[in-house]
Amino acid sequence: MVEFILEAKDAADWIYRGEGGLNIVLAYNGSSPNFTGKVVRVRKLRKNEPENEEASSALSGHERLVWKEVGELLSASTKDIANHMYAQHVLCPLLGSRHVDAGVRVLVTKEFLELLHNGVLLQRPSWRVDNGRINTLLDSAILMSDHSIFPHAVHEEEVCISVEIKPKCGFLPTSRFIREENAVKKRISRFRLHQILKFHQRKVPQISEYDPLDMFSGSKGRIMKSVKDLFLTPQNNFRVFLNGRLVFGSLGGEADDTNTQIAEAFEETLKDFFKADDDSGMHIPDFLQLVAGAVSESGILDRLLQVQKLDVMDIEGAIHAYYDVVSQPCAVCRESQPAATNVLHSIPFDQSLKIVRDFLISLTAKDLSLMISFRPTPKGSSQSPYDVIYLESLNRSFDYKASFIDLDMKPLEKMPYYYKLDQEIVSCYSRMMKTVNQPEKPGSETLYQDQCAAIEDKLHT
Ligand SMILES: O=P(O)(O)O[C@@H]1[C@@H](OP(=O)(O)O)[C@H](OP(=O)(O)O)[C@H](O)[C@H](OP(=O)(O)O)[C@H]1OP(=O)(O)O
Ligand SMILES: Nc1ncnc2c1ncn2[C@@H]1O[C@H](COP(=O)(O)OP(=O)(O)OP(=O)(O)O)[C@@H](O)[C@H]1O
Ligand SMILES: [Zn+2]
Repeated sequence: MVEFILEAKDAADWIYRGEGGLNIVLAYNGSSPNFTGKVVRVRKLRKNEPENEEASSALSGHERLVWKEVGELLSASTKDIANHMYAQHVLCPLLGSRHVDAGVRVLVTKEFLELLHNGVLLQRPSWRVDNGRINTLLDSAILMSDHSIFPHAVHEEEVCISVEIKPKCGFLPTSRFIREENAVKKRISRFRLHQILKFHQRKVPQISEYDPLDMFSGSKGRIMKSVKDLFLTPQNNFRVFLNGRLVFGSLGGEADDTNTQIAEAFEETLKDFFKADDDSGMHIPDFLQLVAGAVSESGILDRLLQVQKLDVMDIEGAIHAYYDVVSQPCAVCRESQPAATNVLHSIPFDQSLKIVRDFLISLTAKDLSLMISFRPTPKGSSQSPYDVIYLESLNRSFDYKASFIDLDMKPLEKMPYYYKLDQEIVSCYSRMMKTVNQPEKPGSETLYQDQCAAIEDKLHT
C-alpha cells in the first residue's frame, strides 16, 4: 500500500473516465506529479448489496479452499484487497507483467468518496446510476496507470489515440460434458449466442456484427474484419479515446450502432490525430488498419487465449466440480443425471478445486478489456521504448503499447448463475431456431419469424 491519502480537497482533481458493473474509474486532472498520468478505480456498491458486506468480509471459506495455492490471497482482510492481490499474483504472471499494471492501493476518506459520487452523477449512464453507486464505506481505492495516454509526452502537442476492446471469449468449447442438446455451443461463439438473448431481452438494439473467433484467429484478414465489425456495432466492446477523452463509443455503457453522423464526427477527430489536411481522404480505414495491425503484430491475444482456455470443461462440466467444492448435493444431477458427469463427482477433491479455480481464472480472461494506445513515433527517435507499427497507406510509423484492464476475481458463489445463464442462452437460440423452421404463421408471428430468420442468416454469414 502506498502512503497516499486522497481527501476531500483532492476530489475536484478527478474526472469521470468510465465504469463497468463493479467499478468507477476517474482520471487525474490536477498538477501533483504523484498522480499525473494515473487513474483511480473505486468500487461500487450494487443495488440491494448490503452496505457493509464489502468492507467486512474477505474470501468465503470455500473461496479460501479454491485459492489456497495462492497464499497471498488468503491473507487479504477484505474482498477489495483480495481482488488487487488476485490481479497481481494470479493474472499478472499468466498474462505477462509487460501488459498488466495491477496498480497500488491508496487510502481514501469517506468525504473524498462522497464528493466523487456527487461529482460523477450527471456523467454516468442512468441505468448504471440505478444499479449502483460508489461505495463510500471503503477506505481504499486502486491507483493505476492511465492506459489511454503515454506516460511521458515527448512534446507538448503530442496526440495519443487509444482503443479499448472487450474481446470476450475467443474459442469454441470442445468439452465432452456439453450435452447433446447444447451442441450449438461447439459451433457458434458464446458472444454471438449471447447476442441473441440480449436482443430478445432488448438489452441491445441490434445483433452485433462482431465475432471474437475472428479477433482471436491470428489471421490478419479476419482480425481486420473483427475490428471493422466492432466499429460498426461497438456496444460495450469498443471505445476510442483521444488524449484520454472519449471520442467514439459510450462511457460506461452500450454505444449505439455507428451511423453516418457518428462516423463523420469520428472522421473529424481522426484528422487531429493524423494531422491531416481537410482534403486528404478518409482516415477511418487507416485507423482500423492501425488497430488490426497492432492486435495482429503484438500477438497479445495469443496469450490471453491460452488463459481463457483454462476452461477445459465448460460450465457444463465445472458446475459439478463446484457442488463438490461447496459440499452440496449437485443441483444439476438432481434434475437429470447425464452419465458422462458421474466421473466428475468421483474425482479427488483437489482436482475439483483445480477445475473450479481454472474456470474462474478463465472467466476473468473472458471478461477483461485490452487498451492499446498509439502516438506518431516522435521524429528522430531511433530507439522507441515502445513497439512500433508502420502504416503503409500513410507511410508513417506509430508507437503503441497494449495493456489489460479489469482483472477482477469472479465470485465462486456465482457458479450456479453462470450455469443458468448458459442454459438460458442456448434455450433462447433453440427457441429462435424452432420459430424459423415453423411453417409460416399469419400476422405478427410472421414478423417475429422473419426477424428470427434474419438473425439466423446473420449468424451464418
Ligand atoms: O456474463 P457475461 O459474458 O455477460 O459478462 C458480464 C459482462 O457482460 P457483457 O460483457 O456485456 O456480456 C458485464 O459487463 P457490463 O456490466 O454489461 O458492461 C460485466 O463485465 C460482468 O462482470 P461482473 O459481474 O461485473 O464481474 C460480466 O459477467 P461475468 O460473466 O464475467 O461475471
Ligand atoms: N487503467 C486504466 N486506464 C484508462 N482507462 C481505464 C483504466 N481502467 C479502467 N479504465 C476505463 O474505465 C472503464 C471501467 O473500468 P473497469 O472495466 O475496470 O470497470 P469494471 O466495473 O471492473 O468493469 P466490468 O463490468 O467489466 O467488471 C473501462 O471500460 C475503461 O474505459
Ligand atoms: Zn453433478
